[in-house]
Amino acid sequence: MRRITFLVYAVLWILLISLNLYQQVTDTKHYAQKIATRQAEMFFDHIVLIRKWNALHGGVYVPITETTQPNPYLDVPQRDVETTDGKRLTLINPAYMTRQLAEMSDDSGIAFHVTGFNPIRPENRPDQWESEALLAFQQGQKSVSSIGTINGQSFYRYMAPLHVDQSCLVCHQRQGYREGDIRGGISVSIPSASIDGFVNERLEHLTITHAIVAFVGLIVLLLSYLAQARLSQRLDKAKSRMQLAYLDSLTLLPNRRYYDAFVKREWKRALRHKYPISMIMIDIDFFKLYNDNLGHIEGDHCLRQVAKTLKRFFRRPGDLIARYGGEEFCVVAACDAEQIMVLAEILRKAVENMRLPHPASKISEFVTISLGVASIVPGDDLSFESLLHAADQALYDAKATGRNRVGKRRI
Ligand SMILES: Nc1nc2c(ncn2[C@@H]2O[C@H](COP(=O)(O)OP(=O)(O)OP(=O)(O)O)[C@@H](O)[C@H]2O)c(=O)[nH]1
Repeated sequence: MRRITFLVYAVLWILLISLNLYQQVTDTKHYAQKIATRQAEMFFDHIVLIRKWNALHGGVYVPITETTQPNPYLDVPQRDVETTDGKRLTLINPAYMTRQLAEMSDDSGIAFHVTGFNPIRPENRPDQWESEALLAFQQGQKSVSSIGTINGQSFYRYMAPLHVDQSCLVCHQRQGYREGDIRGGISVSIPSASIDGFVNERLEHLTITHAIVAFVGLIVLLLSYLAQARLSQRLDKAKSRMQLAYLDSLTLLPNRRYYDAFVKREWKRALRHKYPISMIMIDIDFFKLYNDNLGHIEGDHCLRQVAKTLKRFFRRPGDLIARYGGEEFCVVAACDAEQIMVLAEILRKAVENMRLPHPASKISEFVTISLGVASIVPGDDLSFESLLHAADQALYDAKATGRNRVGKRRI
């Protein structure tokens, strides 16, 4: 893994963890709101249930006390009665009962408020949020919930409508209501602080676990980066040792040692499958004169250029070009006599076409090569040396007959 790859992975990892944390935080806040809404819903249902019970009995009589005075807004006969033993009682209708419950529930932190568009009691007038909720009910919405502020304090707010039933009409018929109408609603407000404590605890927990996971992931990534860096360092060393052992340092062609091992292997394979194996010996013409004329450094450069040109023609795994020694190159190829002749001619032309000046050459202005070609189908009575010897002889022929040509010998 390269350093830049490691950095990209590290950044991706941090991004992934951050994304997950963000998702979890959002989910937690969303669920907190859902739980608060559910709690408010249950609270609302309880109040409605108690109101129904009250309405079912046409209200209930309770003793008149300092805190429970007769309801001035309840205009019904026998609102106040006296028992036979002189105790004074007053009728508590659902609205009055709800108001008393609302005053009592303040202590628990959860507040609720009975309200409507046109309340008999001024205290029941809706606030801004409740007015909007009432409008929403009129447009068919079943309930409204959100986070809101009351006197600067944050609350989870919930509100659902109250529908007019028979018992409501006792007091509200004179306001023009009919059974089934939306008369108003009850809003329930739960202080955010009562739930935020749990939420913050969970968020803290999430942040810590994500930080630990991110840290551990980074350490694992770093360790694997270091391990891989050490491994590739070792591989590089092994590779350069291999290269030193099998590559010629001047031309970067396989060297004589590699050539020997390759030839043994290919000879055996050709023997097994009975296919031909061919060889070309290549020698630069008048190279001594080249060196003498242009200097040894230029001679080295010429060797590298010729090697580079020849190398281009050897891509197949069964073929090899190696530096045989000095200014000699050797080709081994899995092909027959005809094919190798064609290849040898291509190589000769390729070097000639380099048009590398050779001022001391006696046959051309440019560097040229002579080539000796031989081909054989291996048999048990034949050896590789016989192929090598024939190629050598063919090279000798090429030199003797004028250079810059391909010589050929039969075995
Ligand atoms: N610059 C350089 N010269 C080398 C290297 N290896 C061998 N030589 C030279 O190659 C020359 C080979 O010369 P000869 O074998 O006499 O043959 P030639 O001059 O090429 O003549 P012909 O082969 O007959 O065309 C020698 O002068 C070697 O010193 C090398 O690695 N670098």
